[in-house]
Amino acid sequence: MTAQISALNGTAETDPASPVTARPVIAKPGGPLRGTVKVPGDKSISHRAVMFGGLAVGETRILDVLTGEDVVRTAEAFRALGASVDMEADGSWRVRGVGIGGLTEPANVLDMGNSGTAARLLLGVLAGHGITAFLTGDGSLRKRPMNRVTVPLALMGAQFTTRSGGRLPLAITGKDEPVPIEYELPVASAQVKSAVLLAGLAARGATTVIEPQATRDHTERLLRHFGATVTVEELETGGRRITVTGQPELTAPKQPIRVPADPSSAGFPVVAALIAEGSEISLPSIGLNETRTGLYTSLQEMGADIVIANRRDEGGEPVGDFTVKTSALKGIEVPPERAPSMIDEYPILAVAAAYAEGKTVMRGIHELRVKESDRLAAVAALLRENGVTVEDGDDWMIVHGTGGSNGQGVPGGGTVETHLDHRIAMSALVLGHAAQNPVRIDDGNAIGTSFPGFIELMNGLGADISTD
Ligand SMILES: O=C(O)C1=C[C@@H](OP(=O)(O)O)[C@@H](O)[C@H](O)C1
Ligand SMILES: C=C(OP(=O)(O)O)C(=O)O
Repeated sequence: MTAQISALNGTAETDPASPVTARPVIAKPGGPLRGTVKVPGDKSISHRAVMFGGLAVGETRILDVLTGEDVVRTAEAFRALGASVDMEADGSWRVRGVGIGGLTEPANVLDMGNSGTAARLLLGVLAGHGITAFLTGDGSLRKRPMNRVTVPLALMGAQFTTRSGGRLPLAITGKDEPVPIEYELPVASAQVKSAVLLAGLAARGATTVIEPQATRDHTERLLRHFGATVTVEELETGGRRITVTGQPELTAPKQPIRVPADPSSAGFPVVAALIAEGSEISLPSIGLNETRTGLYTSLQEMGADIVIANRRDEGGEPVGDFTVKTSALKGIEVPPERAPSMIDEYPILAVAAAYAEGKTVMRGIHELRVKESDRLAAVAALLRENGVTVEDGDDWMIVHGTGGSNGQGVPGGGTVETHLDHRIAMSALVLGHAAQNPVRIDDGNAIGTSFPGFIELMNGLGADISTD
């Protein structure tokens, strides 16, 4: 763990006084992709497994944890707060928790790197501890809004001093016994929902979150797995009302938690195979939680040949094995209510749309503007830079498909600005694999936040991606 973290210190652009050297990467047009690949563990579930392990009594063992930098930041923060997190020789992680309310004041600033999930969920945890902590992040995270969590957590009694606009760095002083609240989310956000529920763990009584649209429910599932009482009521509006009973005894599960492969990360090789002529790839054990699978529903509506077999349950989450073959895609209209189930997948869907016949319309995607970059602007720029026609507005984007795969459709030849955003970086490289000309990205460092080994995995399937 320690070795891994010091290696990561070389890639995080956190300290403006010593910026990390950019690593340009190029994807050259390539042939068919073939083979079977193991996609890294789910980022959302990995963060939560480490955090809940850190809050539980006993030792939690976690298998197939994502070792991307985002999750390492969560692990580092929990160590600084008194839990122990160790990586074993076999790759599994062991977390020894301190019990709810048992975290202790960190001696230094907690650096959450590039990770919105790490920062926002941790603020929820800290709101339930009567200690003071200081949080910061990299150049991307310091631009992202934290007031979406500080507002409800302040209602529960936590105190904050933030930079202007509610941004990091910030100081939080929590409460040993926060006030239980009922909170209706102003935006569909699993991070905000989770922050309030995690603060609610320390409260006396019931804390309720009402979400207008269902968002990823890994917090609810995994908290139950650790012994908490969480009730979920489906609302007629399509939303949910979620209640956690405070001050449970969180207990480390007897069996190890196996983290499914990340359906968001899988999107990159899947789309690459769909658009590169003559491809056929297999991806085992991909997470199929219905709050996460909007990309695959959309791709199948576009005509994608994605077969999902052997559906089963692993560690409280549904998974299945994917087989993907090159497909002639057609443009679709993505229903806005699907957005929460594919919120991180619009960049790679836009790449698929660039190779489809006809236009793909995406609406209700304003949230893309507050991710690691302004993804709506970054995706539009990525495609235009490579000869694809895009229209965009405040919360919508229309991609005019070129209708051609295998070097027929997208001209390519551009250099894409990634803005410290892993998903923009990987989307651009996938676009380049099937384009007429190479596609460059200005910096590939961010890829390691969610998908360590992405370039090697793609090259193992037959791509030609290298440092430029
Ligand atoms: O809760 C989570 O693990 C996440 C929630 C989503 O963010 P929002 O809650 O901001 O939509 C998503 O974009 C992020 O990658 C992971
Ligand atoms: C938005 C993302 O993550 P986070 O909010 O955790 O930085 C993402 O992984 O696409």
